[in-house]
Amino acid sequence: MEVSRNNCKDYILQTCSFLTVLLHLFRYIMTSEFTLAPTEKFFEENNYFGLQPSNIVMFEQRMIPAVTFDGKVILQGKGKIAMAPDGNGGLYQALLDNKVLQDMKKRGVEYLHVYCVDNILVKMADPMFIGFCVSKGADCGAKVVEKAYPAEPVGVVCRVRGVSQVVEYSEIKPEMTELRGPGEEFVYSAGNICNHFFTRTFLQDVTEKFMGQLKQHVAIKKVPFVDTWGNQVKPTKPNGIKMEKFVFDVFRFSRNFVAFEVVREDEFSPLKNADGATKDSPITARNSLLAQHCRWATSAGATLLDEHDNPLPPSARSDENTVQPAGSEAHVHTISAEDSTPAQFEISPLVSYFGEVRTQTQIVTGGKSMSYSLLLDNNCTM
Ligand SMILES: CC(=O)N[C@H]1[C@@H](OP(=O)(O)OP(=O)(O)OC[C@H]2O[C@@H](n3ccc(=O)[nH]c3=O)[C@H](O)[C@@H]2O)O[C@H](CO)[C@@H](O)[C@@H]1O
Repeated sequence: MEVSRNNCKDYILQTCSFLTVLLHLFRYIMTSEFTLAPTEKFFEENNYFGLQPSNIVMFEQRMIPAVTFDGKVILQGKGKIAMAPDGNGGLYQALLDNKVLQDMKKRGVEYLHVYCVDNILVKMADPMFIGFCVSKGADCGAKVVEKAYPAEPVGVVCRVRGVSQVVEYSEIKPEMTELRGPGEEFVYSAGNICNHFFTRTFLQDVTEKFMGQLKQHVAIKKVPFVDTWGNQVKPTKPNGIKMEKFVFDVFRFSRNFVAFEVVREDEFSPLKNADGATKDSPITARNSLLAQHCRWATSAGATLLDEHDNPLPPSARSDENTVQPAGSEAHVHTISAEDSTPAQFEISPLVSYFGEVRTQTQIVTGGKSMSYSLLLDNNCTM
């Protein structure tokens, strides 16, 4: 396993043309029985976000019954068993069921960036990550961030008896998460952000040879059910078990696995909770994106102004400004709902991929002062 720290400034990238490439990439979206129709509708209503509908393939993963803690089926309604999707590792069965790998082969797709939808900062088809994996001859790769604190609910990428894999946060012993090295850094610090690289041939191998070896994991869930009087009940506490497969459980079959460390503020702000929670909520996700775009603008030379035309302090990255002992809780900054809202400044993904400045945009941002409430779109209007 090779770990590298990604530093974008070390690379020169033709991002203008990459933005055009992005528009033409093929997108495969795994949904479930619950989410296929709404996802299709959302894309249709939004004119496929300017993408070619024929370049988007949506397919369903399988559903499996949820059971009570003592193994009995749960009724979701009269004569209807409660079913749930089979985990994100259901991907491999779904690729087979829906002949997706054949479709990829027909279209000439050789490399895949697979990510989970609940991270607003995901860098789709990141050319650095894909390029790193391809240049290392990897068949399988994972992006990681430094873990923020021992109990953070992220899996850790590590080697177990020499085999690269992810040990999920629900399955690692708390004392293992606390282990520290000589510099006080966490021993198991490579946090999985559900951003994976696969070659198509590796996925072909997985579906042909290894599917039967994928582990089942127990997920404890709140499963809606119908009570003995026929009333629908939405439990407030977990009441059932679901067996799930995990997408990263195929890492162990890789012949050449690589990990690629990235900066949390640039790439990871998960959405796991509803508004009202202190972290990983819609508010924190939105703030992470706005803060990132403020950093991009200020590093391109812009000054952001508040509603009274006073310059806003630069939205610097905490890891650039604060010196904290490695491994301490404050060392890695996560945006919390209590943090002040950054300037309402957003740059359209049609303008910039990761903060690089297109010539036209530079005219707008370079040395200019801009209102704090602004969307910089692909017409570069203010
Ligand atoms: C198994 C897995 O990958 N765990 C990772 C997941 O944990 P976490 O517990 O957050 O995983 P979730 O159950 O939320 O699933 C992650 C993603 O998988 C997708 N999904 C889930 C279940 C399913 O049946 N089908 C499906 O497609 C969801 O859309 C979601 O985007 O994200 C964390 C980072 O945020 C990682 O550190 C964890 O290692």
